[in-house]
Amino acid sequence: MTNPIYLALDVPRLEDGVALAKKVKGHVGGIKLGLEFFCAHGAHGVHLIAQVGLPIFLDLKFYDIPNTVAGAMQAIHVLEPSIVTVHASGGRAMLEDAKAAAAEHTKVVGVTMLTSMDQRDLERTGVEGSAHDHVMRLAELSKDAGLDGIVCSGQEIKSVHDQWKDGFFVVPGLRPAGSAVGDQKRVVTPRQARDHGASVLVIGRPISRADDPAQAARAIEATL
Ligand SMILES: O=c1ccn([C@@H]2O[C@H](COP(=O)(O)O)[C@@H](O)[C@H]2O)c(=O)[nH]1
Repeated sequence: MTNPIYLALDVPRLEDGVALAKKVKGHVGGIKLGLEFFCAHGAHGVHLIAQVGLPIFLDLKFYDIPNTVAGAMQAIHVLEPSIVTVHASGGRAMLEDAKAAAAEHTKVVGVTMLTSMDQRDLERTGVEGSAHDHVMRLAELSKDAGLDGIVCSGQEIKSVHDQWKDGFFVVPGLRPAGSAVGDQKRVVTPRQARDHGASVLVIGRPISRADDPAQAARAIEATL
């Protein structure tokens, strides 16, 4: 079995990011670089992390008009990401154009509802109905638009997987039993997410803030 864990490398200093990626190499399946990393270190930083030799997941959560998103997607071909995120709520045309503009080997996944949000947060954005139904709607839209899969929490993954058998599902908001939840609200354990159909398990602080990140990654993998 390939290691499904992608380490979220949310660290401000590039040297620390490279050191951390080297430490966990061999204990995770890939590295996820998000907004914090990309805004601070750009394409140069991505190239440096890629040199460590793990697949790169660019979690840039594109959300704009179709033409702009397609241009951004083309601009990152050179970074050769294995996975890229777009916001599923950007609409069908945006999702279709994002997928059409992506490199052939890059999986494009739609972010449905951030794992840091709960039902009340969703209501405050003006969306009626349950978080579950909202995620299911955006999963269907992503599938119809030709995306490879979605990002959702472990609380919805089973229903999504039941409806989209060959989809590619990225699950963040994961916490090993007993670890600090922080700003995440819809949380499950890595094992629960895996059992319910997650393809990729995104894990950040429980590994990056551990005294021994490689050991923390190994311990999580052992639970899967
Ligand atoms: O809904 C989402 C989408 C993306 N993320 C990202 O995943 C990691 C999670 O980090 P932890 O430290 O394990 O909480 C982080 O980079 C987020 O930007 C998410 O959490 N939820």
